[in-house]
Amino acid sequence: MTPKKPKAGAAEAARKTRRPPGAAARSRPRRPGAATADPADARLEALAAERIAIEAVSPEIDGGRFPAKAVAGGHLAVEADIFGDGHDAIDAALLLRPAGTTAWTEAPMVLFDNDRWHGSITLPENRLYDYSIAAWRDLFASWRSEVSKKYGAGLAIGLEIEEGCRLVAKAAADGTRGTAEQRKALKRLDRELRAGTAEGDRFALLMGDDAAALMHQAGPRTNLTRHKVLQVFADRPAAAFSAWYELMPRSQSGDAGRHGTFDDVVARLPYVRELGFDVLYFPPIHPIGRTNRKGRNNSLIAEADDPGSPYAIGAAEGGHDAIHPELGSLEDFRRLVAAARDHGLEIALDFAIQCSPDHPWIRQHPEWFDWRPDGTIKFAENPPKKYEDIVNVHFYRDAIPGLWHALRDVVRFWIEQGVTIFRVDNPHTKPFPFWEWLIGEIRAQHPEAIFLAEAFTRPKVMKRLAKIGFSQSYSYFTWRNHKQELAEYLTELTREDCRHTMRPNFFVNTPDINPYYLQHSGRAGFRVRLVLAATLAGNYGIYSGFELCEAAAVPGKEEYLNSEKYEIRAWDWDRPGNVKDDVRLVNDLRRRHPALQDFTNIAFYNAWNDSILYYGKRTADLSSFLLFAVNLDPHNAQGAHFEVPLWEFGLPDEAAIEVEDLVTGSHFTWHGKVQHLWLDPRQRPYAIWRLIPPGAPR
Ligand SMILES: O=P(O)(O)O[C@H]1O[C@H](CO)[C@@H](O[C@H]2O[C@H](CO)[C@@H](O)[C@H](O)[C@H]2O)[C@H](O)[C@H]1O
Repeated sequence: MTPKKPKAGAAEAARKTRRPPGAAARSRPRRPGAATADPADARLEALAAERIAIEAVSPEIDGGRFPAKAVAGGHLAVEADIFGDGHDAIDAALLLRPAGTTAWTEAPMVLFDNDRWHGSITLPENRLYDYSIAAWRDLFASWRSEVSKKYGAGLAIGLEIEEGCRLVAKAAADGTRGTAEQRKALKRLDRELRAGTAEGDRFALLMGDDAAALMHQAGPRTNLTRHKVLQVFADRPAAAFSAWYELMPRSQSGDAGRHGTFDDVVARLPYVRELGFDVLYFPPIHPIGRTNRKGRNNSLIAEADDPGSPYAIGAAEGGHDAIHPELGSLEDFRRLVAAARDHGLEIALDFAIQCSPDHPWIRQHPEWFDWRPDGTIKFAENPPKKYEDIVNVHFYRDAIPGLWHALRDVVRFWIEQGVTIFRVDNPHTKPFPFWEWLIGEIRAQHPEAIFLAEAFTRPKVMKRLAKIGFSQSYSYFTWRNHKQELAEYLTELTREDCRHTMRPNFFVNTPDINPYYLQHSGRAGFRVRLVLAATLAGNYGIYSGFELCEAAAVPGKEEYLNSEKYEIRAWDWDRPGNVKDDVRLVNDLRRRHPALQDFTNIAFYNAWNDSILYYGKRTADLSSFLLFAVNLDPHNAQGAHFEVPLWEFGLPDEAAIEVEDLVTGSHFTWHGKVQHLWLDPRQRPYAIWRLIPPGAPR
């Protein structure tokens, strides 16, 4: 076959493009993203555009399967490794939008070290948000950096200036980014550059701050790369920072022979508030079953006047949406909720799904329960504990959707009565999909709802419950008493893989847990555990009686003797030897010092004594910086040399720093990094100091 003769003019065209005469003319380069005939070419083009890597994004929970947690009014801080090939300048932005909407708000990300970038953006509302990262090659920034180096080295930069002008011209022509105003200004700049003939004038314009700002705002984003869309749920602040007080409403009459009422609880509100708590939590307030009712001290035989365990929910009087008749009416309950609000307290209720054998649902919906071949229902247990007075529902088979809807409606019902905080009993014995669905359904209408998971179970199960939506989690704190185990546990909870999903609520005791440490520590131990709980975690709680140093136990067990779970008690709320002053102090400090309103900002410092836990909490800007030293040995005085973290303020080891003792109110100065402390449990087993940064007001 004879080769075709090149057309006239083709040789000239080939010369201009340095193409050998006769070689086929290449088709005009296509715009990226323009349709290609061959799908393989389209794939290649797409691949070729991926010049930016966005990796190791944090937070990104299980590859984006679950939303991260944050607080409305606070910030979402995101980090990622972002880099490209070669030396071009890279830029990146953090993107945010309310979930279900399309327009993104942007915040700049900045490089801080080793290709690691950081960005932060405010989460204005209590709701679910989408977030992502965009990154791109910034050709104009690259050009400026390169040309200024050449200029500095005295090299000729005529061609470079022309290249810079072309970048601006392209940006002005593109006109897809920035505001109308910025696009107009970019066109003006382009015109000025075209009009200017003097190299120096054009260079000055290109290197000016205005050009840099305009190109940043309205210039093109080359090789723009987007990370996948992730989600974050911004809770209301109480999800991350709250002090809980738990009491049994029926024990509030002051007379063990009289069942307490909601009005008795109203009378106790000033006491709870004066101690500085913000959440008042009640175990179940519903009618209690009679079948297999438990007697005092968990006995399997109840006397006629035994009130039974409040967790045995449901009787002839009603189930999960009914109120125990001796506590009062629904109207009385609403009055209590309103009165609590007037005292600055929020009521939290228990959401315990189990039913007593007398619960109306068993008759109305037998398909929601697990029947055995002999026609009986299996009793509940949380091995090794046995709960002979309750049965669990069955979540599958014919229970979908009826039971799921009924349980959701129970939560909705209590929300209608003004309650939006729920402590959920034993969530780990119910299916994960159920909780994810229920919490999602409730939050869609009530983003203010807070769910505390009472799941004392395997660590990974606890973490999964947090990931699927529980706002707070009971923790192992109750059993961590030694220096090393406390430090290790806090380190685990604040690690990257946990801090964005699980918010621990450090309860010092519960109606189910009378910790061995407290049984044997005397008053000093109560002060120790209180200070640890209130200062290590954002959320903490006490079960009433703790402030009175109540420790009487069922021998050999972590159970309270004569537990209120099975009988009505009357208490002397001014019992001598109480720790109410310590409770008031820590709750007041928590309110006044922002460093105490987070739990991820903890650092353990050196105090050379294994009985002294020494740690600090601070805000990012160091304006609130507190130090805590706690003698974990409730029986013996302990002393230690310890390090004042002067380095956190950029101070040398021999510097002086002003200190406020937050217990006594005194002010003094520490000279040098190593100091000495002495903590006698008979006087006070803890010290709390505020470091005053140099130059800051006292
Ligand atoms: O199983 P957990 O240790 O997580 O404890 C929680 O759930 C228990 C079952 O609801 C509950 O136990 C109490 O109520 C039971 C039912 O009435 C009763 O049989 C138990 O004796 C009683 O302790 C526990 O209080 C709750 O925190």
